[in-house]
Amino acid sequence: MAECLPTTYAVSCPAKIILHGEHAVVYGKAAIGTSIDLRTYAILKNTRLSSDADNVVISFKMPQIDVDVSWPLDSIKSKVGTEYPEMLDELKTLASQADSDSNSYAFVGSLVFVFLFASICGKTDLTQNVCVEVDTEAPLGSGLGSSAALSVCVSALFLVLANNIQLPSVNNMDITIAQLKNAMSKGEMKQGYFTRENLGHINNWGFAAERIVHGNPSGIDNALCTHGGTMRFIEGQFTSLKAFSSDSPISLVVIDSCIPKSTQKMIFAVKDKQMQIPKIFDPIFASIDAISERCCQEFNRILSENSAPDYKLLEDLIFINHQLLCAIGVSRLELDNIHQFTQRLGFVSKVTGSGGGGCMLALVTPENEKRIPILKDALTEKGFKSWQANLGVQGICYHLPSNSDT
Ligand SMILES: Nc1ncnc2c1ncn2[C@@H]1O[C@H](COP(=O)(O)OP(=O)(O)OP(=O)(O)O)[C@@H](O)[C@H]1O
Ligand SMILES: C[C@@](O)(CCO)CC(=O)[O-]
Repeated sequence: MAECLPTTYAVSCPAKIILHGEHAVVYGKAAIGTSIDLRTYAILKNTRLSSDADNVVISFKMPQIDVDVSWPLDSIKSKVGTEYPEMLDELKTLASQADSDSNSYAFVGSLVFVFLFASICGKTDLTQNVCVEVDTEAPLGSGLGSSAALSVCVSALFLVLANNIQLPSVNNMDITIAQLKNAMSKGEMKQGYFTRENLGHINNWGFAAERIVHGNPSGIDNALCTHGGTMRFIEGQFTSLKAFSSDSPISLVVIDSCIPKSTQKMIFAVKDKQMQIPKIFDPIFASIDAISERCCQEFNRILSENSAPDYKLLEDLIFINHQLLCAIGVSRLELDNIHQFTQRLGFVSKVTGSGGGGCMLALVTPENEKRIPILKDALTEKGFKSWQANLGVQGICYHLPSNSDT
């Protein structure tokens, strides 16, 4: 068997946090979200030249949850061309090789992987084995978009593999994700950026995969992981808000309740109730929409007038939004306790993302800023994790050795 130098592509994208508009955005209302500096890394390696194209193997690794699974190329390619619902059933059979429990992260992640491979690379002639490894700094299943980050990174890599996107290829960069991050910290790697058009392709495939995982998502999570920054998102369209930069006056503490939740179940639970009592739910969504729009207006005002935020207003919006999220049933006792607890320490907080568990956000103001260490210690004592996130960070990018001439 002829060996060849491994060709490696490495990409990373940020996690996201929704400030206002979660759930309502699924019903065509406005939401505001921003990217945060917890990155998901994905590396694709073409490992060896196969003299026999029938034996090409496609592998997927998510070491954080002990997933290391391989499929013969043909077993995935044979599903290509099958009509949509049947194709998905067949891909589920392949994903069950990672874990037979269809609710597990291993199964869902592998389903995303084989779906994207079959859809994007299904007609590509491949003579080399392909191995993709994914690793994330974001807590899994916590409302910070780990599933969208996985979908977006893997979409980008497969678009490159299928030659739909051309990136400088790096031969013999036989690097693991840990080595990549280490090299980045030493300044030995540089970043490259996708064109606007390619970001559009990546986002579209990321959304297609998110639809498989979450049923009826709005697309805000994949848009934030792809494009980064801060955005107002409505009905699949986004506008960038220049709200957060390194010297931004807006800062948040992210609180992870460490309570697992399922985005898909939360979206379905809200849908059920909305269908039962639309006259009650729809006005709540309209109020959340008004909160998002008022927040956008304030962010735009801060920028245009170059003035300080109206923190009282921002706190009121967060407070009211949390109550509305309680009303639609996506909070829970533990999250309400966090809401009240942070309030006693002078921080207004709300559920972020799909709720039912996962993360909350608390606004930092000039008044409470000095008490952040006290807040964090108190939250740690109660068994919660918390940190001050960098907001509005770069979307998906690719990584190359600094000394490469590309
Ligand atoms: N490095 C990784 N290791 C394991 N699983 C990962 C990794 N990156 C992403 N995932 C995927 O993250 C998913 C968790 O998704 P889930 O929708 O429950 O939460 P979330 O995306 O963090 O929350 P939300 O959708 O509310 O923002 C799993 O399906 C899992 O496959
Ligand atoms: C709950 C939700 O609004 C946000 C999840 O991060 C779902 C979605 O918009 O797809």
